[in-house]
Amino acid sequence: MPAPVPKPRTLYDKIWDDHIVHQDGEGPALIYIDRHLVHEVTSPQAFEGLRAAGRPVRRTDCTLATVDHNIPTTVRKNFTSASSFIEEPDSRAQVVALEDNVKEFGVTYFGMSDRRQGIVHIIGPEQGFTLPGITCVCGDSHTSTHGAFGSLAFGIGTSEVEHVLATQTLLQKKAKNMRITVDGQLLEGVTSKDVVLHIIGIIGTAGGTGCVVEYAGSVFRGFSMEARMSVCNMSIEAGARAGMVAPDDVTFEYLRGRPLVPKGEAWDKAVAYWRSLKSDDDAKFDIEVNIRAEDIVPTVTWGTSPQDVAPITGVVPNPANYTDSVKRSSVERSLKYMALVPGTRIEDIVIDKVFIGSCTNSRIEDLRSAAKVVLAAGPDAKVAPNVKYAMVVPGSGIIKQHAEAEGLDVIFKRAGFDWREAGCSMCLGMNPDQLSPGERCASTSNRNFEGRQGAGGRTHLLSPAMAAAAAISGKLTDVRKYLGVDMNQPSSLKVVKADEFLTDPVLPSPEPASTAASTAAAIIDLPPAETPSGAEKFTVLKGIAAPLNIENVDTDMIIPKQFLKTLKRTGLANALFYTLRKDPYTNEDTDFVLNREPYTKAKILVVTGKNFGCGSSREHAPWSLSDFGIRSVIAPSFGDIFRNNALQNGMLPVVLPEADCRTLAEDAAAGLELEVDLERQEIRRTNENPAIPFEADPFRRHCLLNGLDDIALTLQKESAIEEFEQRRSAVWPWLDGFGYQGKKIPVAQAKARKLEW
Ligand SMILES: CC(C)[C@H](C(=O)O)[C@@H](O)C(=O)O
Ligand code: SF4
Repeated sequence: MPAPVPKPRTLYDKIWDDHIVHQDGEGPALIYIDRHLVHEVTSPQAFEGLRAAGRPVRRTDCTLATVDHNIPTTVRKNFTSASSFIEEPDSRAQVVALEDNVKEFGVTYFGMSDRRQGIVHIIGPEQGFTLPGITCVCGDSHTSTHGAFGSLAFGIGTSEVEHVLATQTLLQKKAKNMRITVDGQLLEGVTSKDVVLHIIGIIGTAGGTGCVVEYAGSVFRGFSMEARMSVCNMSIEAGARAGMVAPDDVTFEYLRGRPLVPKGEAWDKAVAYWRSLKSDDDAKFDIEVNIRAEDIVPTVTWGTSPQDVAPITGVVPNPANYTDSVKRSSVERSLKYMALVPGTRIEDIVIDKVFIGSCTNSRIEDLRSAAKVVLAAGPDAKVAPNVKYAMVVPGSGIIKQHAEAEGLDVIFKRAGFDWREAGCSMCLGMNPDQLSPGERCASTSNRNFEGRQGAGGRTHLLSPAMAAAAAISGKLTDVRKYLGVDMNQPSSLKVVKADEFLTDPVLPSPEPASTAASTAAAIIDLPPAETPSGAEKFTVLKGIAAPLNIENVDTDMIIPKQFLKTLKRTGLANALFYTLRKDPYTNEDTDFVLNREPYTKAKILVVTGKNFGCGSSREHAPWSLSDFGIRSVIAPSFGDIFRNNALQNGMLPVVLPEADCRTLAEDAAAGLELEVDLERQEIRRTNENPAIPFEADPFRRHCLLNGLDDIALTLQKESAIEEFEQRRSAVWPWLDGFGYQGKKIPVAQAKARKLEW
């Protein structure tokens, strides 16, 4: 018999296949995790879980921790300890908790006095911790950044952080393959940030839901590693689980010689393997998007979702041009929040603050490109008088040092920018760097959600070069004017209406699961119901349902940053939808649905807009819903990480077609109760109308009905994990963690150990 012809595979397929530890039938796969990055916000409850169960961190050699979100970015000259330096008590408690945890569990840590400290997604690549072909996770949605190296990198919630710390694996369902190809020649003055904003404008914030995106085409090939990282970073803003670029010589040159990359013979072996990591020529992608490089101009956002983009040459869109009512009301809502009038030229939007930083744009090339614009504006160029404050926050201590060696800090300071220490800073303002209500900011970060940079603050996303141009001119400005670009080149100055960019996503929505629950047990080896359980069971839920007519409800909206500073999973009921329930200017209760009777007692949320729970990986979102009393959310679609996090907490996200959501929302608006029955997979209505059936993933349904806990299930596969680890050490020896001295660091089993990196 002829040997079976191997199926052509995508890059994602190859990495996925190489990491399967165990899989039963069509159920989720247990995949091995090569690299785990940890920060202070999403880890305290995970370490607490380990401590309570008496479990060690399985692979301290593959785990790296730092502090970034909470820390002040003020001068650290007098720094002696985090506990004396950080003034805000909750931020201090979270940083100190991480410091205690890494000591107790023996995890390598870059603290505030270490120049290697920085934003978690900056330091992984900088140290060579991130490598091609690996699986990489972090309790942070922008873990997608690391996909720039040709790795499968994605954000997870705190329960999954605990799962990885304990088992070095995750239970995952394979995503779809999507390829975004950008071919052609970028116009002068157009950067990787413009490219990714343009992509999100086209496919929408839900365009990549359920997918891993591979970026292909001459534009990404021609990009540096830093530019590729900026693109992959924002994959999550397009709804994708992960984004990746196949590794090539650019990748290998970037990695060569970094502290944690393999050396000598191991390097050669690794590069030979890495060269095989590309999609086969005839590999099939579920979704393909093709974009012409020449169509992209410097791009900014005007609204409160990263898909609300416009070319800098454009105007603010008019809601009246939208026929779809949910879409129209979301544009109206955005414009009201952003205090913008339809038809206003984007270049006429005056700003109050500028933020250059974040895991999207705080690398050395970003700082150079911003400094170049400042220099190009003339030797005496200064931040415009109407700009109250402009700050530059390097992504890591090493980048800061590098920039200072090049004199970039002097350029910025001379022009009136503040030059800060590394951290997340005003990207989300968990530290004191925040906008005040009503302030408008030109920001190189990745999210323009309501209240993201401070309650009532207004964010316009753009590239570092565009941010520098905005700082100097005091309003959003076409950077090409400073760069001496010939504005007569084709399409440079063409006025494009933002509406042209506001197409509905061009992609088909993810297909609903086709497997009926009744047949599930036959094809999936489901765990027995008597498996140790730790989670709350979900069978039938009856109660008041609250209607919510908003699309793209992001997790910043569900629970804003100030409530992420907790060390617990509970006490978050009042934090739920805080900025919608409290007026940011007066702090009075608003008339938001959950403030009104009978919805203060809601157990179910019915959302008519798609993409509920998009954005950040904060598990605090389901925790706060659950604390409020809501254990099921019904919506046309969900952000991937939110859906996982909800399931990890015994909650049920139900996907229904938009029309059904609208019907149920009408019942909810009439104050009628609903009954969500997971066993029968239907939603019963308390009027005379028929029940509405829904699909549920068979494995997850089984776990919810029986209150099964993922970690307990995975620990039953200990021998499969051990076998995988042995094979991994033999085939990919460079994946076992090596220290700075080139020593192999032994795997921590029962006892925590101190590492000497
Ligand atoms: C704190 C963390 C959970 C969050 C994320 O997952 O993205 C943060 O980094 C953000 O950018 O909102
Ligand atoms: S998006 Fe902002 S807050 Fe989140 S990790 Fe990146 S810099 Fe930090």
